[in-house]
Amino acid sequence: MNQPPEITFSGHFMLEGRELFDACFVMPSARWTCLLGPSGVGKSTVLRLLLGLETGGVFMGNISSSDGQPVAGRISYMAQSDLLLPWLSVTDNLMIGASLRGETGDQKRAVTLLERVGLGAHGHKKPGALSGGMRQRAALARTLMEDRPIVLLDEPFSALDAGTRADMQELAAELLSDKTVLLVTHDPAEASRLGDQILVMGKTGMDVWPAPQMPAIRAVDAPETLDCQSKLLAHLRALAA
Ligand SMILES: Nc1ncnc2c1ncn2[C@@H]1O[C@H](COP(=O)(O)OP(=O)(O)OP(=O)(O)O)[C@@H](O)[C@H]1O
Repeated sequence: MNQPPEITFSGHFMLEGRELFDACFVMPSARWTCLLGPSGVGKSTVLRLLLGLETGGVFMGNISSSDGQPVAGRISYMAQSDLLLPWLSVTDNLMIGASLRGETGDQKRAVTLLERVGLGAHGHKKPGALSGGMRQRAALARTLMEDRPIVLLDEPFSALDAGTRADMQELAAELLSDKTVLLVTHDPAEASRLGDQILVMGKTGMDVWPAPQMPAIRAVDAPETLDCQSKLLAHLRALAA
């Protein structure tokens, strides 16, 4: 596959007549950027701006890619809500992208992905028959189905138990290693494991937080992971105070 683009985001966002954020950052090609910050600071809005979706506010700035091609339109996106279609089976939900494009979906890949997220026995069920964590894994599998160069993930592991969360982080790291990824998370442990770059968004702007020196994905109990996690947590608590 071709090298995915580097994305540059720069500008400020106005909501109801006041500035919500002023942010400038680069998402390096084929790397994971993790974005953290207090609730309501505008993290999901950044994703919606990258996607070219309605935000309810006004953005003044520029979003560009290193290959000069438009950013919106070549993104695979996992929203906070799972957005599974309740009338389709889980397998058909994974195939929805291909179906909407009028393509024959890759059923074999859908089955493999469902197995990888631990839902191999549940593909025939409707989303309503799944638990919250199972639905989130189905949504993750649907996101992984789309072979797009840019991937935006909005708290994709938030509903998972601790063990499954670690498993899914490892699966996503493996399957998205050749994509330009932006992950929004509230979990400093997750950012410390997965982030090649860690960004912290606060009321005064966006800062780069030092990620552990060792390459991602990092062991949960590596001293570098734990050190980054504890310092990042302290920083986030101070920001929210
Ligand atoms: N469609 C919309 N119309 C108007 N205001 C909106 C809209 N979507 C979000 N907002 C507001 O924009 C602000 C930023 O919301 P956003 O969801 O980007 O924050 P966030 O940092 O992702 O929060 P959280 O961590 O709680 O998910 C909030 O004040 C929110 O109420």
